Amino acid sequence: MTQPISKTGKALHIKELRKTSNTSLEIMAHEKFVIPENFTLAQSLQLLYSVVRSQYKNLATQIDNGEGNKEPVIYGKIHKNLDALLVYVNEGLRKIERTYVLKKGLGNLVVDHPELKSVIEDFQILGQDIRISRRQTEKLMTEGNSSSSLSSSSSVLGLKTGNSLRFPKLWKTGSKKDKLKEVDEKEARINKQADNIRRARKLEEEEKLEANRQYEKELELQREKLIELKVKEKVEYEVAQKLEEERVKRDEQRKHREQAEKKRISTLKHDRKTNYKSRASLDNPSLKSKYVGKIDNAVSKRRSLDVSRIANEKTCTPVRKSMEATDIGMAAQLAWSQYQSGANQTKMSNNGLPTNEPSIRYKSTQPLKKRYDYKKPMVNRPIIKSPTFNRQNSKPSRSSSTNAHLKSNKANGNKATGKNEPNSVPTSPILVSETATFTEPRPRRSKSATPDRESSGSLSMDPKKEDILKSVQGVDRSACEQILNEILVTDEKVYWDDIAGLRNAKNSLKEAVVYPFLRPDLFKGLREPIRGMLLFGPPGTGKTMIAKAVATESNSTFFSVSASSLLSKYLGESEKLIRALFYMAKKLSPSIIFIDEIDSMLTARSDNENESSRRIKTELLIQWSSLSNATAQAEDQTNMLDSRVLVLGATNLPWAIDDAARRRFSRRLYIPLPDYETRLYHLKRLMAKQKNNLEDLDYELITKLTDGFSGSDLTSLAKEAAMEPIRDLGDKLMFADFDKIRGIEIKDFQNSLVTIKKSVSPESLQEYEDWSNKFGSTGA
Ligand SMILES: Nc1ncnc2c1ncn2[C@@H]1O[C@H](COP(=O)(O)OP(=O)(O)OP(=O)(O)O)[C@@H](O)[C@H]1O
Repeated sequence: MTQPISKTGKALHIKELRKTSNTSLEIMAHEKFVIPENFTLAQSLQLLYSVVRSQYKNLATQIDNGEGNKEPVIYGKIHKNLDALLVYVNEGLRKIERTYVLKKGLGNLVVDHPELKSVIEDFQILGQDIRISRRQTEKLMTEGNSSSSLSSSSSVLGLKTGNSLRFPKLWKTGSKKDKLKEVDEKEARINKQADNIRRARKLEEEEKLEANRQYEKELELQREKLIELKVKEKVEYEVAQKLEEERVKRDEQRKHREQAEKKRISTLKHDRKTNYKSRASLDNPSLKSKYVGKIDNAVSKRRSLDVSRIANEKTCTPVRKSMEATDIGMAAQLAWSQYQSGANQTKMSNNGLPTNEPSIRYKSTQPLKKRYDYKKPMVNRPIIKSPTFNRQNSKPSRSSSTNAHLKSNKANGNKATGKNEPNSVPTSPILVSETATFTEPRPRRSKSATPDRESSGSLSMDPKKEDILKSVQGVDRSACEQILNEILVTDEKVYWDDIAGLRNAKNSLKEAVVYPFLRPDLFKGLREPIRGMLLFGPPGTGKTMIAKAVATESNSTFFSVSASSLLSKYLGESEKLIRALFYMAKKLSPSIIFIDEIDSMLTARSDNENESSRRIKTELLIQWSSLSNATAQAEDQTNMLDSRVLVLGATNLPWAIDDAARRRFSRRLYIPLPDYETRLYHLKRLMAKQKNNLEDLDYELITKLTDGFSGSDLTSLAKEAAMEPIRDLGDKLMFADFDKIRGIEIKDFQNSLVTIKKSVSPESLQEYEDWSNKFGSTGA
């Protein structure tokens, strides 16, 4: 391979060649194309093309710049240089043909080397450009000279100069001087080819541009789609997030609703309980005013509950389901009061005057709500009445009339309890008649219950009592009179709520006494009320209290007897009294015979027992049995009502009771020591009306410290603690202002715990437990 050679014969590098191309055009005419060493065919062609193209561009610029100048000499030079450029190309191509041994020549190069097609086409286009420029210079020279020397195309081409350049086939055009026409035709053909190439290239470029545009368009579309997708995704994500937030919100709302609903239900339950408690406390003047407001609310709530109960009766709503013994108790009491008011109306016959028949007179109580369809039973009961005793005062109406009315009742009730005002004492829960005349208060019940001769005397003044006594048959009349004086008359009313704990015992008594006495029509046959109930347990646990509560709550005639009141030193007297007791109980039924310390009357019979006590026991058992017989024989309702008598016994020594007596107590309820909750409740009740600085924690501490204490032990402890603030005053006590006495504190209880101890030993407790397991059931 030869190096490009400069004018001086030195080899030139490509850069230099490029430099050369910018130098004088005349130099170009003498130079020859040199193929650099190691150049490939394509590289050599590229090099030649770039050199020629650069030279041509210079010349073309000179033509453009010289236009308008019309200097024929300049155009002649340019024309000459263009010719030299053609010769240079021609020579260069021939050299390449030789160097790379292209036997078929450059014309067929594309066939063997299709990759070189583009370069070949470049040469063809460049050749055409040079030729066009040559013609242009010829034309310009003619215009400038007007000489004929340039008229022939051969002279224009400069071929006349003997410059016999031999072009390869491609460049042959214009190489024959004498065949100008042919040359022109050939040139035209070649030009046509070049035009085709140009068009093809243009087309190709346009296609490429179009393809590019399409490609970019597609790219744009894809980009847009991508953006759209991303936006969609974002929107979907946001929507999902919102949905999730809403779901969480809904969940929270649902939870809140559920909690509110639970709260509402528990409030309703609580209100209902309060309602019942309040109703019960209506009878207690001292508590009445405290609960009046609550009662009204509770009553109205209760009524709304009842409406829902009635509406859902068939589906048995939770209201109905959750009816407890308290509910039934209330219903029973209600029925009783309705029955009583009905009785009153019956007694006020057509002319509005009271009849001569023994009548039942109660203040007509407005029923809270008629919940049971109860038919008034026919009752023919002898009545005892104190003219000064006003039942309206002692037992206020349960109707929700007015608070003022309740308050006035309470005031009256309080007054009535004053010991100095015997005439206004609201005495017995038993029924009274309007015609009774005695002015003395009813004899008060005491545990000793010795007959009050004075009252007995005054009772004898009562014509109704006279009537009762006159109608007495088969029993001793004076014994009956004595028994009448044993009727429980107590101004100390005890209500179920006053008794801490002992739920079972309360419910059992309601079941055994209260409901059967108030709804005898329901308690028949197998449901026949029991005839005997025994309350047993350690002392001071509330047995007597329960009996008192029964007396207060049951509207029954209450006989409270003890061994001492029945046992007489006179022979046969005791038996008479027992017979009279049961006789009167039946006559004034429904009634309860409460025998405290019953073990002393019904100890197990033995051979060495004295005769009189044996006979007393036997009489008692016989009379007791007669109660069941009376019920069994009761053919009509009147008889059945008259047989509603319960013997309620209380004892600390259940094991001492005779077997036969034990059998007659169908229910034997163990009244145990109070548990933690009961003690806490009891303490709080005791402290409720006392000025104190005790907090919940203090109550809990005291309750823990009093494990094993009975109810009465606790009461004693509280009393002792209550004394401490008074003791602190010392001699100042006489002048101390009541309001300035300090409240009871925890230290007072701690001090009293030193002196007040539990009264029941663990060993005796065990005995009760054992006996209860054997014969009883727990009342706690
Ligand atoms: N469960 C209780 N709730 C409230 N107070 C109670 C309770 N148990 C006992 N007490 C208190 O103890 C005192 C004595 O109660 P109560 O006379 O009823 O006991 P008891 O079991 O009958 O005793 P005893 O067997 O010695 O006759 C009551 O006046 C009362 O203050």
